[in-house]
Amino acid sequence: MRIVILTGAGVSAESGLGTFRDVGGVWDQYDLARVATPEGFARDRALVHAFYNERRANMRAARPNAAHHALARLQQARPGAVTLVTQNIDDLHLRAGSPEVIAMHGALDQALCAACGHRWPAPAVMGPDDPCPACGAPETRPDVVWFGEMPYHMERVDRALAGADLFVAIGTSGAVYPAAGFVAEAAAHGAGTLEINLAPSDVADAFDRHHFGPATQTVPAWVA
Ligand SMILES: CC(C)NC(=O)[C@H](Cc1c[nH]c2ccccc12)NC(=O)[C@H](CCCC/N=C(/NCCC(=O)O)S[C@H]1O[C@H](COP(=O)(O)OP(=O)(O)OC[C@H]2O[C@@H](n3cnc4c(N)ncnc43)[C@H](O)[C@@H]2O)[C@@H](O)[C@H]1O)NC(=O)OCc1ccccc1
Repeated sequence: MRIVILTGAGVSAESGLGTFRDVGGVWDQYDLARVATPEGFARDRALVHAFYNERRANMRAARPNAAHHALARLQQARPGAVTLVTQNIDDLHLRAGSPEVIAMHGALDQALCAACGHRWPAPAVMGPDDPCPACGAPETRPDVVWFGEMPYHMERVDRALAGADLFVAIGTSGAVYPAAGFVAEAAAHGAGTLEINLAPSDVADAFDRHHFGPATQTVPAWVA
């Protein structure tokens, strides 16, 4: 049984990392266009760095929860049969022991030079004039995928979806593409589909089965 799992912010909510669209979520506090687009970065780098510096500090203070640990156990129990794709830019899946995580929207703990493409571990606090350690250009940005940018590893994800027997989405609202389209892509290749979420997502109707409830309860119960 080849399983593809897609996770979103809901899997890290009980680790204290806010989701995006829930009441009081990230997009309630920040204007998406100003902090999570290339245009917003070009207009005000200091604002964008401050936004990601705060999220990086929250990530480092957070710990993986029972949902992250259950998914790591599942991957370890079935080597090579479980592909874990996350929209999250936190490192909680890896810290829970997941052997491999496809971070399609990048990683908070990674820095990227917009001039030469060099990547290096992100310092706790990044600033608009930080020079790239490779080319020296002051073009340092967080290594995350902003709206309007191409997500990472899409070929690998498409290959995994084409070969999946089961597609499972956990803790995601289905509001952002191309991730929200994965369920239809997997179903089109004959995979079974399961949504595990606090409440029905925007694409709930596309799934065969649903388990509703907090991820720290529903995910270990599903893995067991
Ligand atoms: C707003 C939306 C309409 N816009 C888009 O989708 C856009 C444009 C677009 C493209 N195609 C389209 C088609 C139609 C319409 C629009 C588009 N997409 C893009 O720009 C993407 C790039 C999008 C990536 C942007 N970067 C993020 N994150 C990184 C940065 C950062 O984090 O700052 S997106 C960000 O929001 C997304 C949604 O968040 P979720 O994780 O789902 O979180 P949310 O808060 O929304 O929901 C939480 C859920 O958890 C549940 N929950 C809460 N607590 C719990 C709990 N305790 N337990 C269980 N569940 C829980 C809740 O009920 C809820 O359902 C995630 O992907 C997340 O990474 N790039 C692109 O398309 O490039 C070209 C292309 C084209 C074709 C093929 C390839 C490329």
